[in-house]
Amino acid sequence: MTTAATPSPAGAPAGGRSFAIGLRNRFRGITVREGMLVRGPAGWGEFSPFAEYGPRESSRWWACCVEAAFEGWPAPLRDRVPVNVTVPAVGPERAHAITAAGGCATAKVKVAERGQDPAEDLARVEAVRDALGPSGKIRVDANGAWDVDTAVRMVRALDRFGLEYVEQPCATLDELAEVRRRTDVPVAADESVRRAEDPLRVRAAGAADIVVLKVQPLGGVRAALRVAEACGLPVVVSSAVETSVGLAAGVALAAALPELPHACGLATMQMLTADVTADPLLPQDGYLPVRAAEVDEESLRAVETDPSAWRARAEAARAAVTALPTPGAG
Ligand SMILES: O=C(O)CCC(=O)C1=CC=C[C@@H](O)[C@@H]1C(=O)O
Ligand SMILES: [Mg+2]
Repeated sequence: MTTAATPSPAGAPAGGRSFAIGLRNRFRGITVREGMLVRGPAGWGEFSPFAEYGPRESSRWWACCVEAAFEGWPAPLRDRVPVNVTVPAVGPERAHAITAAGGCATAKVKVAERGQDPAEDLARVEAVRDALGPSGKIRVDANGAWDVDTAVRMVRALDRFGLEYVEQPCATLDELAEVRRRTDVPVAADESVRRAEDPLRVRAAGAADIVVLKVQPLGGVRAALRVAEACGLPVVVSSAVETSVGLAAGVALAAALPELPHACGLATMQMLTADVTADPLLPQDGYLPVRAAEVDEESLRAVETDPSAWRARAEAARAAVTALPTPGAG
């Protein structure tokens, strides 16, 4: 546990404690979620960049962890945030069960999974509509996997079940803009928004109606608020499939945004097989409470790993923090 008393990233990696937690379903190609937790004067912070991220990209994730542990978050404007249930690229029966168990009025459904065919997407979304009922909202997320023609065809086909929006149907801004012109379903940008300057490019390119913001990749709650303000498009806050400690930072962002017109993708605790707190951030009646998460020693020990590799990653990320441009600037 770190005892540093100043809001500085210096020295914090030395006290970080790492974890590895299994996922209930394969997600984004991974079956285990790993990361590190840091305790500072303001509370616990999570540092969990995905394995492929190098020090420069991870430096924002580190800044988010430092904000949580050493600075704390801006005052919330609401005491709970609406969330969607997240449905991985599973078969229709499992999709139905996940949606029904989620207890949310909005579902986000993964589509365009490699190795699956369009009929599987249609069956999954149909099952989710059945489980949600007619008043529920369905968004689909293709993670940039479609080309423009496939996206237009699939969005029209899936819209038979009623879509709130399609998230990252294609990889590039030009492609997103074309899909947006050729369909009536709103487009959200997710992978196109990884750096602070990206939302402005998304908007300038006419590539999206909505931006998905994740608090760790953007460098923390304050940095993400500046990005949201500079961009001006409606925001959906999503998780990076963190423990309750990391999710609390996303909830803090959602709670501090002036407008929150859509449900957030923060109900992802159910995707993990364990948590590091005794009181996980799970939705109640489709909402997450706005609060921090306190690590429970016994829960953490059950999933704890040797921290040396994570401390080294954090140290490399910390060293790269100074190279960051100011979010929202320019
Ligand atoms: O938005 C949600 O419902 C949950 C978060 C989520 O889907 C994601 C989190 C992390 C990595 C991504 O592949 C994925 C996404 O694409 O939005
Ligand atoms: Mg996405």
